[in-house]
Amino acid sequence: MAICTVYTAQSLNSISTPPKTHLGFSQKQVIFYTNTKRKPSSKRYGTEISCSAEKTVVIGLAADSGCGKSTFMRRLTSVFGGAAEPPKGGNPDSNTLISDTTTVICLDDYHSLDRTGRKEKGVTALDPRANNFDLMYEQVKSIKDGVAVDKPIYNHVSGLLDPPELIKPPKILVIEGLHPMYDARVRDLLDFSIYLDISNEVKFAWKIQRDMAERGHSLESIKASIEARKPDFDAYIDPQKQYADVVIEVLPTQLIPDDNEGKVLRVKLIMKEGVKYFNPVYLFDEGSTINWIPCGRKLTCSYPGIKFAYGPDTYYGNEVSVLEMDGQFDRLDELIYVESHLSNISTKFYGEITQQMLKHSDFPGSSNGTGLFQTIVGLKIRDLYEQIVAARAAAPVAAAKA
Ligand SMILES: Nc1ncnc2c1ncn2[C@@H]1O[C@H](COP(=O)(O)OP(=O)(O)OP(=O)(O)O)[C@@H](O)[C@H]1O
Ligand SMILES: O=C(CO)[C@H](O)[C@H](O)COP(=O)(O)O
Repeated sequence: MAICTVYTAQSLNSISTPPKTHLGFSQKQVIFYTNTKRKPSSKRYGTEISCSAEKTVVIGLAADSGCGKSTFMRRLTSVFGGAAEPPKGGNPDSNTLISDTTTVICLDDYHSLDRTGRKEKGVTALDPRANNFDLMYEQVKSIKDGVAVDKPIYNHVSGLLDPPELIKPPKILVIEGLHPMYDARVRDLLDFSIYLDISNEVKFAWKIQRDMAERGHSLESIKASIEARKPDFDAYIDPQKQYADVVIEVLPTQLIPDDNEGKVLRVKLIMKEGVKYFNPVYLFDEGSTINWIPCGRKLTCSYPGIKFAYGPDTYYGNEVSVLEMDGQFDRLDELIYVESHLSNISTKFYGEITQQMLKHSDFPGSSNGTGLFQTIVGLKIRDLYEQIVAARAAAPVAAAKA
């Protein structure tokens, strides 16, 4: 059974500014009995309302700005096949990406204060007071329940809140941004959560690379913007990693003493134990502690080489398994050698990780642990989704037998 909320008072087309909350509309709840397997939908006052019987699987991806969320999303959607694109015919500045299976929404769209509003109130976008968590919760819940929503858009070009866009329930909804795990109500809606933990040194190097080269910012302004965000980052963003099912931690290398170039990276994949539908990846032998230097006959390594490590640990009081890679690959096709020593990777055929990495060799991080672990997490999410769907399909049968 699905409960669909239908908005009846106002046409979407007549709204020139986004509704502050759903309360701008009059709502009525319609209960659809979905054992008929029909997908009910209706059109009211020019606003398409759709309601699906299938529950959407919701994934949360948290990270600070410029920490590789978009790159990760491109790797994830590629695992499911089909390109992810902004909604057709919609706002050209939409932050949403839609593919056959996934819809990725950016939580910046729930900023309650626009750029001027934040400046006037002296708050950053990371401050919860600049974000509408009630609306975020209501809308993510609606989508999870199979109900389309009119989601606001934060326009990064103008710094304004644009009129909303319709988001229909996909098979997989990814909510990415600063706060997917900040609000307990939103957190509880997540079927799986990921935190990209980029150390300050590395974040700085990436920001300089992008904001100086692509956005014309000066070194001083980049430094100032990182410093200005830091207190709120520490207070509101960083603590979310304790809730994540998987953390990808990116640190400077330990292979080069006192390295300050930030080109060679040490990356950790921290995987929580005991998460439903998720079995952590392991190297050689599950639960053992392993150190492995794969360089030699089957893997070409130039200075400073490559080191893998694997073993159990605790993270914020939780039992975890940690897989670590320090260094970078010279030849991506040789990654198959490393892949063949990893287990629980949820591939559908031998060499799928290597194939994905080769396919996107132009993405940032393809020669190191960031690309490798993002690809692995993408495959684990596909596996999690398939297990959830299979469990739901089996549930009525089990209930009928009981
Ligand atoms: N794994 C990586 N290795 C090296 N550089 C990277 C990596 N991931 C991201 N970067 C750098 O960081 C920049 C930002 O990456 P990306 O756009 O994926 O981040 P984002 O979190 O989506 O950013 P924003 O939220 O600001 O849009 C890239 O242009 C690139 O320079
Ligand atoms: O943290 C951010 C995105 O993750 C941005 O700083 C925030 O959304 C504000 O955007 P803009 O700088 O375009 O006004």
